[in-house]
Amino acid sequence: MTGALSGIRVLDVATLFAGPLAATTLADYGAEVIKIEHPNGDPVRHHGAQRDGVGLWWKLLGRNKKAVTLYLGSPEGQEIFREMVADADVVIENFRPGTLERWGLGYDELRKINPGIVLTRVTGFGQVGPYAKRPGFGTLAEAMSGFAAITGEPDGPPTLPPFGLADGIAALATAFAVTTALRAREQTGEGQVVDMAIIEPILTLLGPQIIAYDQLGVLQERTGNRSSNNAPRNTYRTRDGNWVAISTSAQSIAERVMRLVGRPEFIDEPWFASGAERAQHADELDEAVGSWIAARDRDEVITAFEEAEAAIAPIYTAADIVEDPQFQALGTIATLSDDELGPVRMQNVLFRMSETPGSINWTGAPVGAHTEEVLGEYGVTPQQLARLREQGVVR
Ligand SMILES: CC(C)(COP(=O)(O)OP(=O)(O)OC[C@H]1O[C@@H](n2cnc3c(N)ncnc32)[C@H](O)[C@@H]1OP(=O)(O)O)[C@@H](O)C(=O)NCCC(=O)NCCSC(=O)C(=O)O
Repeated sequence: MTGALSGIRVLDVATLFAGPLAATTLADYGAEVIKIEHPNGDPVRHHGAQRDGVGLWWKLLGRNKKAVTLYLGSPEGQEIFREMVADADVVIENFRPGTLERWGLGYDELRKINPGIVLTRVTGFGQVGPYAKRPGFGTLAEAMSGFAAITGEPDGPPTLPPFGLADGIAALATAFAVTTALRAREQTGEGQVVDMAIIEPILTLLGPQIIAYDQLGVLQERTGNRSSNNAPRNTYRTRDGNWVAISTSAQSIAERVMRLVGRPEFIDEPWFASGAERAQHADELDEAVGSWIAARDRDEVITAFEEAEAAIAPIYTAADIVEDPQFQALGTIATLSDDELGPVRMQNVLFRMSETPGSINWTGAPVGAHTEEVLGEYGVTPQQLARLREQGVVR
């Protein structure tokens, strides 16, 4: 492995999305990630689209990871796990609080084996508090963080995102938490526990809502695709049936948009001078911009906005993304070779580093593909492995 995190060994014993995606991100930048699954495999392997019985999401989430099975509910599995912890740097887990402890694998046990271990605990609600033991999903975090309350049409229900938004945000935050804890370890020589509650990172991204409530007593309301901070800001349909999105958070951009759509008189209105006041005139502004866009095809609209230096984006699907020249220039989509599927395209590493770039060395491997290799490194002989297989401890 090469990359900024090479030499860091991570045991990813988490399931589904939030914990595992954090580990994927670390693996993309060179960490050695050993994915430890229940012998039945991580349920994520059966989530979403499958091709010929092969889970496609796993190809992405499992990339760069060594796929090992180990049943931690058994004394044999716990013993092997302890040996793995001895020379690991990081454990990422997402069991409910108390589960690792039930297996004799809580932090007090692990630090005795390896004082430098960073035990990263991803849960719905955190390690303490009245909800700590509840099972958690990103959906619940989208509900409790305030996201759903402000998402949707004003006269419609609170709205959930159709993908794992809170999980994804928590995953990226977890990757940052791990690297922060590793930096701390350089200073102190000690590991620590990282307590990541999925309800929190999404709240961090929800902006000034808490301070606005604290200081002004105001609660943000649902505004559909509009914003209470600027207008025009919405999605608009083009003549050829495509959609575009516009935002005018900067005053300069708002003025350029109105000149472009042939309505410069709006700029002279006293209320046009602030985004919040423009938002109160969203009906008029949306009508002006929407009718101009509706009379033109998408490409013409985008080109005109580009020439006017006004901000716009087409509303894309995956089919558009893979063809787009900007994403192509950035290398956002990687084409990889997968043993089960042949060539596959997926999102590339998260960001570009000039000197220590990340890389995708392999895509998600079948359940237990690296069990023999990895457990062999910990002294498990082929005979012992056969016995563990019979006992259902590995697969
Ligand atoms: C995902 C959960 C709701 C699942 O809850 P439970 O089924 O009650 O499991 P527990 O946490 O108590 O963990 C014990 C179970 O872990 C499973 N398990 C998994 N891997 C192993 C290995 N390697 N060995 C042994 N057991 C394992 C096994 O089925 C255990 O059940 P037994 O055999 O019975 O002991 C919970 O783990 C949780 O709240 N996690 C934190 C939040 C989180 O990460 N949620 C998922 C994000 S995805 C998401 O948000 C979304 O899909 O939407």
